[in-house]
Amino acid sequence: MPKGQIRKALSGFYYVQDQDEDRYIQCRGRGVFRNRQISPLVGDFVDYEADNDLEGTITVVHERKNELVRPPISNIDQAILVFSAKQPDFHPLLLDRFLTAIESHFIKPVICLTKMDLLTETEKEQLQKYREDYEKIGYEVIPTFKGDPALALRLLPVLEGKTSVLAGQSGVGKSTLLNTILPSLELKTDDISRALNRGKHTTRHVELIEVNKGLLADTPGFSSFDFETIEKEELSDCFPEFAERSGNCKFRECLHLNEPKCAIKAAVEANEIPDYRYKHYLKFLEEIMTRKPRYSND
Ligand SMILES: Nc1nc2c(ncn2[C@@H]2O[C@H](COP(=O)(O)OP(=O)(O)OP(=O)(O)O)[C@@H](O)[C@H]2O)c(=O)[nH]1
Ligand SMILES: [Zn+2]
Repeated sequence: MPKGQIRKALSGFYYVQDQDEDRYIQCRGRGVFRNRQISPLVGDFVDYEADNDLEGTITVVHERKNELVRPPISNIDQAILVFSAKQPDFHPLLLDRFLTAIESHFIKPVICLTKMDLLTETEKEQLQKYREDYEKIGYEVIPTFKGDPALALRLLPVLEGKTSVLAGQSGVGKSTLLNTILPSLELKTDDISRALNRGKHTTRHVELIEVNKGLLADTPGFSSFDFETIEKEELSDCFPEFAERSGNCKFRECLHLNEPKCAIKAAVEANEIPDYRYKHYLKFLEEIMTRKPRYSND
């Protein structure tokens, strides 16, 4: 049975890139998927039956590593999280929200700080402090600006061989960032217009486009979200510097609130964990603990 990956979904068809051969097949999902409520997603690794060189039917959807609702895509390795230094101002609380949501899907975040050209020297120093904090946690931080000649050099190796999605608020410079590295991306012209336009006037669809031996989703994700799928016990796993220390808390189920001998609170007091990261953790924990219960049909 030939194998491949769904790269595009449009009007009930799935476009499968064969794993071994250079062929791109338009497939229908098998009727049985509808009955079992399995909906194939862009990013899925599948088995398919080819009717001919152009058309076929998906027969098996292989287990997903992860999946996103927005954009509807599976098996994502990393999210390039775009935040502007200014206009809109850098917003650590929002950054931590994005990071938490991304981490909860087992996706690796990479932080891009755009519009660095708009900062005064003093503001640059303030932002540098944040940059150091996030780098200390283990995140890669890439500061950049419109037309930055060094961006491609930094970003292309990050994209190489990975499946990535761009994320970030409106107006932070996601299109500009792609534009800056476009010549190096060697995208096909229609891919370019799609990646930059995001089909505001055309039918919305999601597509994975080939970039530097990797794949990039042409629709940005995570633009708004909540913590609907995170349980309170899981939250500290979304903060890597908490996760690596929580084994030292006295209680295994420690939520790092008021429990005695909490390794996280000790690290905050010793300035090993920035105060604001702990505050944001507490804020998210509160949101999770006070959210309305979800009702499901099963
Ligand atoms: N000064 C400066 N302006 C920038 C930079 N990057 C983007 N801009 C400007 O910021 C505005 C928004 O940039 P976009 O690239 O459209 O932002 P986006 O994230 O794609 O926005 P959406 O399409 O709404 O999601 C535009 O006017 C850009 O020219 C930068 O590095 N420096
Ligand atoms: Zn604790």
